[in-house]
Amino acid sequence: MAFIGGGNMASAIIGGLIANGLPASQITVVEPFEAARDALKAKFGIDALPTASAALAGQDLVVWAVKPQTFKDAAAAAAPHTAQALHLSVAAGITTDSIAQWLGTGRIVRAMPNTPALVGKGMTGLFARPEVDAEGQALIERVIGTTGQLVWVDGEAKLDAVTALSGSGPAYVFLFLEAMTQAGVDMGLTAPQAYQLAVATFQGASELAARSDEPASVLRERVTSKGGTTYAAITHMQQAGLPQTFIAALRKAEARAQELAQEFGR
Ligand SMILES: NC(=O)c1ccc[n+]([C@@H]2O[C@H](COP(=O)([O-])OP(=O)(O)OC[C@H]3O[C@@H](n4cnc5c(N)ncnc54)[C@H](O)[C@@H]3O)[C@@H](O)[C@H]2O)c1
Ligand code: PRO
Repeated sequence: MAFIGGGNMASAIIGGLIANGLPASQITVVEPFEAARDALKAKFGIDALPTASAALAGQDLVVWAVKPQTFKDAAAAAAPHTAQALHLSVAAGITTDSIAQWLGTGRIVRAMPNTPALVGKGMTGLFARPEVDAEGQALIERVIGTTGQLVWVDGEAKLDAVTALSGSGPAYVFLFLEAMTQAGVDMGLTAPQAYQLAVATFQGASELAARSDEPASVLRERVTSKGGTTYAAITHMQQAGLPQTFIAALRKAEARAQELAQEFGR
């Protein structure tokens, strides 16, 4: 298989594949930037190519891990060598119609992963065009499955929702971690203590939710004694409109994903 683009997302997927037994020698990477090629060599022992070439011919799967802004140019360089392959794109916002036009094939799966893929805890949304058969979908599941969980969506537009929720989502969690840490420091804890408390709380609460049959609202109510400390905090958040603001923020991310398709998908 081949990767076009050897940055963060490509490294997360390559790391998962190698950890699951795929020899690095079976992975071809096209990466124009020397520093990124050096990093791939140091981390995985992969000698990435600076430009697309005939080395891409004969690959079963080509993973597109370039920025939306550079996809079209990268596609123009690689397309002459990759017509036979199944294609997997992780680029935010770029539609499979655009990709099909640029590559001259409709055998495309679009994915929206997230950065916890770097530690095998990723969450990826997937959409397959009708041209992708069950065997192709199974191959994609094997590849993405090495980075964490996955979910197929039945309409491509839903990937914009996945982008807004789990694709961008780690940044929302990190923002909360920053705020909780600051609050801890303001209340007299050391920064490392406050950060540890915040990270462990997210980890623990997420694990509890994942293992529970009960909805998050019930788990929340169980922490919230009437007239107690949690009640004071949650009431303040609700009165300040935090849930509505949060929901509106995700709609902004969804709208931006739609705009990206317009800006860079032509
Ligand atoms: N980082 C995230 O949280 C995240 C999550 C989901 C999806 N994505 C998507 O993944 C894609 C890659 O993001 P990333 O964070 O890995 O970015 P990145 O900048 O780390 O990696 C992109 C790589 O592509 C290389 N590149 C540039 N031009 C190229 C070309 N013509 N041919 C081949 N390679 C080229 C760059 O040198 C760079 O190393 C983006 O489209 C992004 O929307 C990112
Ligand atoms: N990072 C990319 C962005 O912010 C896509 C989801 C996460 O556009």
